[in-house]
Amino acid sequence: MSETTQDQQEHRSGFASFVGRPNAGKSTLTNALVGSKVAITSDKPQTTRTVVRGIVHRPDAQLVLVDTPGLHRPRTLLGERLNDLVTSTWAEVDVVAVCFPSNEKIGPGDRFIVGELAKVRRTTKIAVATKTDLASPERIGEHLLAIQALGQETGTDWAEIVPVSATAGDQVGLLADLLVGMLPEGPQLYPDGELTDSPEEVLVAELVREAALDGVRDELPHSIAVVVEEMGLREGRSEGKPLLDIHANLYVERDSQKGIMIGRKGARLRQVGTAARAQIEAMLGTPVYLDLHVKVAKDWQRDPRQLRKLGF
Ligand SMILES: Nc1nc2c(ncn2[C@@H]2O[C@H](COP(=O)(O)OP(=O)(O)OP(=O)(O)O)[C@@H](O)[C@H]2O)c(=O)[nH]1
Repeated sequence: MSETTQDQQEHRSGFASFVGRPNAGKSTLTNALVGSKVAITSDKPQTTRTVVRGIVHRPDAQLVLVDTPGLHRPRTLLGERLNDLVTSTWAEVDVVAVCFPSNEKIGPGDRFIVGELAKVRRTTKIAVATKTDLASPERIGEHLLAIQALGQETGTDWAEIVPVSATAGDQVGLLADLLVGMLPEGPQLYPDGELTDSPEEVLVAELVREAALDGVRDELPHSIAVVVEEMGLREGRSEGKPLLDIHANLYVERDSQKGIMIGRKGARLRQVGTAARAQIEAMLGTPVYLDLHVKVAKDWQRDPRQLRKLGF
């Protein structure tokens, strides 16, 4: 990468998501990219469906890794909703990297994921052949060809196909460079040194935003952002009857939008709250008290400071 005196302008920032079937090596790769100092794990291990983030800080870029929950063939309504959550995450990130373990053949699970991903048109897609230390060069060669063929079969245009070993540290730096190159120019999104934020809060905010999006039109959808201000189990409840208190702000850009969001005598906001609460309860498995407020953050989409505050 060339030296530049205009650091500010050359700085890139954005989001990437690793996907792949269970055991494909996504978490290990996230850890390898973020650096050995942090183990990126959910702070509540029983909630395996959470979005986990790691943040790669570099002088030239900030790369936020969003680890989406697994995509499965939906068998239940909750399964479908989770899948919707996965695909909506894919549509919002800059890059999706599909991980294919080099020591295993590509199977129906991989085909399903790539087929679904192909429907998300805008997002850049790359393929990562993981765990190359476990496969012979011949096998890796075959694997790369199979990945390419899968791309053609599903109409997926791989921007790159990269072999890596996260445990051996092989090609991890190259992968970081490639991912950074796919991000748009933009300011630092998180303070230096911040490596993760709480996955549950991100997920909860996303569910509230989805509920708020339901039925809104025109430019309003892009103007909605949600921040969970506080989240915690209510004190003094008996063990079998937990209640999770969640205080969230729903930001819009203009006063007129605030009116639409709240609705007549607060009817719309109540609907949003009820729908979001049901989703959050299904997701986290705990009864929830959701306290939702609508606030105006003038033109937040154009204001980097606001963007950061709103978690972008
Ligand atoms: N030898 C080797 N093992 C690896 C590598 N990357 C991951 N593994 C191992 O593969 C297993 C699965 O890795 P994870 O990173 O947990 O995979 P994952 O895709 O996050 O798995 P899920 O959370 O189940 O979706 C673990 O035992 C890792 O230690 C690698 O580059 N080389």
